[in-house]
Amino acid sequence: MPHETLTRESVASHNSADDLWIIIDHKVYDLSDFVDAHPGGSVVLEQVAGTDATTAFYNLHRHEVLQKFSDFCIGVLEGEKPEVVDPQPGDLSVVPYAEPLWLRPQFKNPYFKDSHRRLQKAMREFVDKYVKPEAREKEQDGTYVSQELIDRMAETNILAMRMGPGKHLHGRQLLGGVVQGEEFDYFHDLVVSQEMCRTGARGFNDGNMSGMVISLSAVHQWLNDKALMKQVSDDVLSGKKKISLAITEAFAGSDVAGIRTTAEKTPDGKHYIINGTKKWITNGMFSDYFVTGCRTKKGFSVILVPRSDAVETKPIKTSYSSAAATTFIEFNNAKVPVSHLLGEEDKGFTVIMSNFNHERWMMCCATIRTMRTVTEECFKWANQRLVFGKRLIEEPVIRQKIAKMISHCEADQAWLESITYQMNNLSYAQQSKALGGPIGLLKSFVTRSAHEIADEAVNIFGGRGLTQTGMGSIAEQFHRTYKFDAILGGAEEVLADLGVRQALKGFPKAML
Ligand code: HEM
Repeated sequence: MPHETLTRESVASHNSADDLWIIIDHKVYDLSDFVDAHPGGSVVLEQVAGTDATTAFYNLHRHEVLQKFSDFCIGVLEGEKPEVVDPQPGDLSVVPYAEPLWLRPQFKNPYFKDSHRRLQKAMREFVDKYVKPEAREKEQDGTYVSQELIDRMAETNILAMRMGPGKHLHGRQLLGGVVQGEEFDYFHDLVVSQEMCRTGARGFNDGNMSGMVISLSAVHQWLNDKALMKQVSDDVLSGKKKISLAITEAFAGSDVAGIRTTAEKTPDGKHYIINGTKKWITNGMFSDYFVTGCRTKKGFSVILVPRSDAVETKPIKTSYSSAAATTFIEFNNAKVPVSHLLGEEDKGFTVIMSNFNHERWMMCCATIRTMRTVTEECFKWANQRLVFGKRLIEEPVIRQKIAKMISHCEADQAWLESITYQMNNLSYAQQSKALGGPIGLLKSFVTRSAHEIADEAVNIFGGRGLTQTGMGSIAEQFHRTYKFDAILGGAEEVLADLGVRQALKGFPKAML
């Protein structure tokens, strides 16, 4: 932190490679010991030694670089005050359109109440303090979410909240009591999803227990052995055990009917013997349980398979970080008691389908929020980047691009909130019947928006949009990874088709 009051004259005399001070935003930085370590080289620093380098700095660096190297700051200038906004953990962004409408102070919203706002604030602080730093690190080195972070999410009941509203939240203190488990609704769920994904680390986000989110819900609802259900739920929500959903195979992705993993009953009828492979299983590398789709005698069934010597897991390299723990699994005569069956034998489609609405809706929450972060990055960059002697935003073509990006974010968020309202007010049975189509259409539209936004973002950032570190890193990552949202949880075209096919079921018989 600044501890001296200095003058521009005194700074000017520190202008050599050995004794190098610069001014950034009315503060003085002593870079003498950093010159040789500077990733942009020593020459550029020597060129600005002793001067005000604010414009040069912000033309090339994210503000967080300055926060990271704040120890170099030795003082402030006499009679001057810093002007650049210095965001702190938990802060809302002040950049226009960087927050959804309900979080902007000048607007009203019919859906969000005080408890949603309290939860949003607490979640943002938690994510900024504990999730973001780890996420950025793991995204780079490809290692898995730490047990320390999992324990923290378990203690605060974030793990339990991520499963959405339900009995599993009753009686729990959520993030120190900002919301009661009994009042937790789908708008709280939306808040948790949209805050969790603000890490700028797409692979890590999936690595951070997303396997649990899409599989434990099926265990809660469908595992017939209630004592086993409670034990698995307690173990997972307390962070002791990990779980993932193992449906897709090399043989079958969205076409669940084509899967080849088999579950055959032993002659005494007490066990299933499971054989086959699974591909693209998120979190599989560190999972203790696999909610596994299998072919049984007359159809498709879902069975909870614990890790054992008969279950082998290998990492799959994908275009996002290995931190997601994307896995190839082989079941080689894995023996599981029949009490591990979810729902009825041969009627596993009901189990899987009932899970899909929430999973797809959650993916929409995260994609829309990430699109907004990318739009914010572009808006900030266009506003500060100088080209041909003026700011990028002064070019009408750039403003057109930003307008398009903002419009996608606002439209998609409004549609999402409207669907969330339906989820809050329809019974589970009504939701299953009526919302599959609309959520499918929403997800397929959202990932088309993501496609547009990724495309524009890279063009706005230019070479930086192709570079994994520095100013354009968020845009680069989004462009590299947005397709995960278009494929995972149901491919874009399949979901669009589902939306229309479901609508056709309600089509009037009369010719119109
Ligand atoms: C407190 C002062 C500074 C710190 C802590 C700092 C730190 C960094 C860091 C960490 C990077 C790597 C890129 C990134 O991750 O964003 C970088 C790149 C760079 N820096 Fe600095 N820097 C400082 C001041 C300056 C100044 C004043 C200039 C120019 C006059 C400059 C020119 C550059 C250049 C040209 C690059 C390469 C940018 C690119 O590849 O796009 N730096 N700096």
